[in-house]
Amino acid sequence: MEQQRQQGAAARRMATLASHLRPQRASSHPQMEEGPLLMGSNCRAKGAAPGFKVAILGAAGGIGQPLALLMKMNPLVSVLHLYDVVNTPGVTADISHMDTGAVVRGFLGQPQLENALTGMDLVIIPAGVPRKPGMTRDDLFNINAGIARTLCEGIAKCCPKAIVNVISNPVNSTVPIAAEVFKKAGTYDPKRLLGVTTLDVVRANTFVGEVLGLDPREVNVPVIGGHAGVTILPLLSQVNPACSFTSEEVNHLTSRIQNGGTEVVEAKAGAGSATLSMAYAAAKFADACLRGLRGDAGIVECSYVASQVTDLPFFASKVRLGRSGVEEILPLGPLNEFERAGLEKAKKELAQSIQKGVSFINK
Ligand SMILES: NC(=O)c1ccc[n+]([C@@H]2O[C@H](COP(=O)([O-])OP(=O)(O)OC[C@H]3O[C@@H](n4cnc5c(N)ncnc54)[C@H](O)[C@@H]3O)[C@@H](O)[C@H]2O)c1
Ligand SMILES: O=C(O)C[C@H](O)C(=O)O
Repeated sequence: MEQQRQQGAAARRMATLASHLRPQRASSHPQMEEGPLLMGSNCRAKGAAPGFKVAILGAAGGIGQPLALLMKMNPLVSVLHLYDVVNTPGVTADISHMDTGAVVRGFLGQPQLENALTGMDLVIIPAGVPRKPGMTRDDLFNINAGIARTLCEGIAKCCPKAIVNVISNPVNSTVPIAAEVFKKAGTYDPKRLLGVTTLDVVRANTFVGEVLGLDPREVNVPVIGGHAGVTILPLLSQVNPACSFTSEEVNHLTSRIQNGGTEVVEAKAGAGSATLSMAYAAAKFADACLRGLRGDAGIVECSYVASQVTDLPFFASKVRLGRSGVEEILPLGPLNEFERAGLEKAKKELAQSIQKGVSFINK
């Protein structure tokens, strides 16, 4: 009798688990309906490892695909949702065969956005069009602002407590757009909204490492301001390990770091902008956010966030990440004359980009 009762309970637990783990069906797409993600009758239910639930919006794109691969490899991720308006069935099937812990589910098109977002701890947004040679990041505003708004409306509705990492350009405006959407929805928590500027730091570490003859993994360059042209301000006076540069080196490094994105756009000659180094940078930043959520101490990254470190409402600087997202915005530290002049230029452009984003939502 007791044995029968226990068997019944075990069967019920198994059925509940299987129904939780069953991937979302995309009724409009046969590959998603019948594809390899559905557990067949000859599959035992697989338990998701303990960890965080992460969604990538724009997962089938140039950044989205390698980022999905890297997040599938992250042991802190138990569930990975891949959302895009095209091609998620193929990307999801492909990534899902990796023998790592995260359970992968694909979501295709606007009708599936809410399912993609429900229950997520971290949402990463690389959705949107990239630059072609001759364009500025601001030239992407007209298309990407609307995409950012739609996706953030979904986040406000389905996972208002999630940490949000915004990659879509122009970041200097898309982050203020996201903030305004969340304010309108009554869900805004400035600690949970972070613009991803890690690629600027990754580039700065690499280029400084080249000049100093150091392994870039041993170099840490704070990059403040924003993520476009002169708003990208590397603090070469605060490089770790401590070092000094000639003024020629400072000019060369500052210019190369500020124009790193354009260097890639021109080399790709119309085929897009940085995708692989960006996926690496986004995965690094997402991992830092997840370690913060887990409660690890001393996690400091540069990010473009709501800030009082200057008189602008948003600014990129070193922030300490924790269980609730941005737990502390660190002071800029002492700037030299060159950096102070750069800061003034950066602030002028940033103020306009921020206002443009705010007005887009409140027009
Ligand atoms: N923050 C940074 O440092 C940084 C670095 C590189 C690129 N970017 C930006 O990231 C964005 C994406 O770049 P990419 O090279 O991956 O472009 P991409 O065109 O290769 O991919 C973008 C993806 O977004 C998808 N998409 C478009 N509209 C969508 C919507 N409404 N919902 C969901 N998905 C949607 C597209 O279908 C596509 O798969 C661009 O805006 C680019 O400028 C930012
Ligand atoms: O330069 C771009 O348009 C993409 C991105 O912002 C980058 O810095 O590589």
